[in-house]
Amino acid sequence: MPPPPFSSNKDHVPLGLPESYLSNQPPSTTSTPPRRGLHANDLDLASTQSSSNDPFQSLYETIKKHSKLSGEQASRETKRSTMHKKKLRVSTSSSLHNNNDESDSSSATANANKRLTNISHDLKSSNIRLKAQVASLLNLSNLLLKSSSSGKTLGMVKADAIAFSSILDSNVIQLLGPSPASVNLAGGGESSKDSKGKSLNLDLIGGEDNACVGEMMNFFKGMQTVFENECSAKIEAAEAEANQWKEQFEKSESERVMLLYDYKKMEEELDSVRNRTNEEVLESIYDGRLALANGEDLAVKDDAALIAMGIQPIPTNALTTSVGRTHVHHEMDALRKQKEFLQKEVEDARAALHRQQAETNARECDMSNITDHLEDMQKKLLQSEKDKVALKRKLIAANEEKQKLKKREWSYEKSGIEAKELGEIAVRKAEDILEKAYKVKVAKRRPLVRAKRLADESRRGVGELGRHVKLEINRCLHDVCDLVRDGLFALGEEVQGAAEMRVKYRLEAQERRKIFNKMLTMQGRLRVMARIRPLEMKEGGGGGQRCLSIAPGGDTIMLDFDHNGAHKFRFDKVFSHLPNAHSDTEHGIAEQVLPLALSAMDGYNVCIFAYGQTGSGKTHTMKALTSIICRKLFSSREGFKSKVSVSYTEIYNNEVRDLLRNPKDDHGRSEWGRVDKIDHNVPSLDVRTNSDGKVEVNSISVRITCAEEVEDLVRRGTEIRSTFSTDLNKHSSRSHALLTITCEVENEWAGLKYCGKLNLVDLAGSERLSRSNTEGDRLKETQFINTSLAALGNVMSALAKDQAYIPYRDSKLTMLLSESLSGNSKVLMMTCIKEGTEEASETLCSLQFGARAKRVKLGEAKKNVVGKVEEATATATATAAGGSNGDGQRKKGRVNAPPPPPTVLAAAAGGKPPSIRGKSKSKEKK
Ligand SMILES: Nc1ncnc2c1ncn2[C@@H]1O[C@H](COP(=O)(O)OP(=O)(O)OP(=O)(O)O)[C@@H](O)[C@H]1O
Repeated sequence: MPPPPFSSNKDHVPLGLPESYLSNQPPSTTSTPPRRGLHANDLDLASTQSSSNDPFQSLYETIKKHSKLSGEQASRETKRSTMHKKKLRVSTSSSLHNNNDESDSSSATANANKRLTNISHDLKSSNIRLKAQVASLLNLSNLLLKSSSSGKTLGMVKADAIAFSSILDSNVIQLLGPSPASVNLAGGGESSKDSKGKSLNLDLIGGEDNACVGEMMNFFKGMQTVFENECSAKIEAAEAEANQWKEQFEKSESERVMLLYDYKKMEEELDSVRNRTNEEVLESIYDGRLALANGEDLAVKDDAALIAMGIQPIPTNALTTSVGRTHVHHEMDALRKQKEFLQKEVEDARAALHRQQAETNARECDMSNITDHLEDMQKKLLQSEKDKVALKRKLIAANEEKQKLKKREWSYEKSGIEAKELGEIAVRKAEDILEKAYKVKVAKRRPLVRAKRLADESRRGVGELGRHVKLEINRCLHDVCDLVRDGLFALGEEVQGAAEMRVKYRLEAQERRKIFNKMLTMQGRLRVMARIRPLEMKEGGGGGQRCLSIAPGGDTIMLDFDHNGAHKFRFDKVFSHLPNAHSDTEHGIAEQVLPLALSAMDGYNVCIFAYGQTGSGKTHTMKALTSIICRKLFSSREGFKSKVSVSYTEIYNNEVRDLLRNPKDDHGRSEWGRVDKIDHNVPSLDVRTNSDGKVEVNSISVRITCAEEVEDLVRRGTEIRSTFSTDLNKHSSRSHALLTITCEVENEWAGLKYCGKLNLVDLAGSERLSRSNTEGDRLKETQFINTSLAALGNVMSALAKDQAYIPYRDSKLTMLLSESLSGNSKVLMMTCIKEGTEEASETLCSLQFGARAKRVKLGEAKKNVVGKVEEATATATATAAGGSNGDGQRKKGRVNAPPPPPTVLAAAAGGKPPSIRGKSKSKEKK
């Protein structure tokens, strides 16, 4: 138990007041200095601590209990005081009734009552203040409880922070590895350095891949170290702050305990004062009454003090005794001192409360700061958690990148090794080549050196040689000049002789041709030749059967048709690739045909026509022959004045059409454009017989000067010729084509003008209707073709039988060929046949047709003389010819030998032949 705060020794203090009150000194500080801090035994905390481990909770409970006790005690005291007051009032009133000086006594009683009321009022107010103090202490204890719980949270947070730091440490160390890092932290503003003290820059993109990975590792390690340092620094700061606050809390706790102790002591003192005051007041009243009864005089001087204290002094007339006055005086002093003491205590308590309040506020403020700080810490921890996750992600990405880089590195290494190997091979090869090149260089240098030496030598020799050569040249030049002079004389003679020989040759050629024509004319029959077209691939070019063969001698075709022995057909010539046959080349055929064709230049009518089944090569053959004949015709014109004109017609569906017409059709195609569609609207030409009995056609006749012009016209005409694709031939001619070349020649040697006609006829092919599978227009065409060919066959038969009537007029074809077939012409039929077994029957027909034609005797062919050449020209020519023979003497060794006659020379040199009289004269004059 704590020692009593005030002494209750009544011996020293008559009214029972404590000595300190009387000496106006604070009792606690002077007599027994109060202990700072509250001990457990003082507050009976031992028992409380045993029940609860939380000191704050027990403290709170204790304060609560004491404050409750204080409240109860205060109320008890108040009740007691009230009762005491009542008693005093009763006793006072009774005593006053018994007193003679009733009015004085009543006023004293009233004063005493007043004072009591005041004391009671003070007690009430002090009670209220105590209650308020208790409430504030309760608040304080609540705050401390909160502080304690906050302290717990702080501890927890700290523990969590430490745990997190350790997890983070382990993770980061595990992920980053042990390499040191150097990195400039964002916001840190500091750049740490690696072990070598060299500042590194984080550069994950550029540089070598390995360096990047290493830098990454360094970066993460640096992050780890910095984070560790920061965390530990923050934790240490938080710990220090927590310790500080703990110390402060303990300090305030001890202060609070001390205050409680003071408060309790004060309460006790108050109680004792209250008790003593009541007793003493009663005693003083009793004594006062006694003094009054004894008639003691009271000091008047004290009245003013009493009044000043609010106590009504006892009137002098009522209390006259000095004892009474003295007592009252003492009582008043005591009361005054007590009041002062109480006032002082209250002020001290108020100041202490103020201090407490301020400290509590400060603590609250600090606590809120700590709470904020803790929240910040929590936020930072969360942020660091997020950073950790982000770092983890980055680390995973970096690992993936690392893997990729490793793979790439492997591939680079592989390709590097390959490249190295290739490079080594290339280097070896290059070395080989260089070695070879060096050898070659060395080998080549030798002949070069040798050549150089030779060149030097020859350069030296050349000088001498040049001089020799010069002399030799001069000598030679003289010799050459002599030789040339002699040679020129000899050459002149030679030229003269050559010219004479040329003239002789031409005369000889003419004579030969004359004889040939005479022979042909004498023969007077239609010549028939055959040409066998080789098998096409589709017909068995890859193994198809042939039904034809050529007998030795080359003119007889054997057809193995029906296995009843071969059919034999003899012709003038047979052209084929088959053994024994004549050369099937175009020039081989032309060689045989040309003498006949060229007789047109001598004024004969010549007709060459191709007959045969469709697709047997008629057009193919005639095209080639036309080209060769025309070239030869124009080349053999040399030495003759001639005019050549061409007409080109076709007989389509027994109608004659001009193939040299303007081919502009209704499709709007350009001139001479190819027409794939047969134009049925083309007007046919008139075929009529003139007064001489000759058949005439009003076709276009084009004057030409060279073979190329003929070829061009034929090409254009063929383009608009009626052709169509059939089952048997892709480009089957659906008409008979007649190319007529009219040659007007002035034969100056003979002095006559001749007009020969060369008809080149490409007949449409005969075909069986059953095989051609034609219908509509094609069928109609086929019928016309077959009819006209039949008419030709009839004409041939009639001619062969030498009938009186030849049915020329049965068809347009025979009408147009009538002139050629009527006995004044040389006719050649080229029978075109196929050699495949499939075509055997058609081949047989063609061969039979050819055989029939071969029997035709046309009679002697005659020249068509259309006029005479001027005599002068003929004489000149004859003179020239004769002159060459007569005056062939030349002076030997003369250069200026007389030239041969101009006509002869012109003919010999291939120049223009002598012109027709009149015109040629004028030209000669010019
Ligand atoms: N001797 C040959 N050598 C090679 N191919 C040939 C020979 N003769 C003809 N031919 C080819 O055979 C095909 C038919 O020839 P071509 O048109 O000349 O026959 P055709 O007798 O005129 O037929 P049609 O009577 O139907 O007009 C053509 O493609 C031609 O080139």
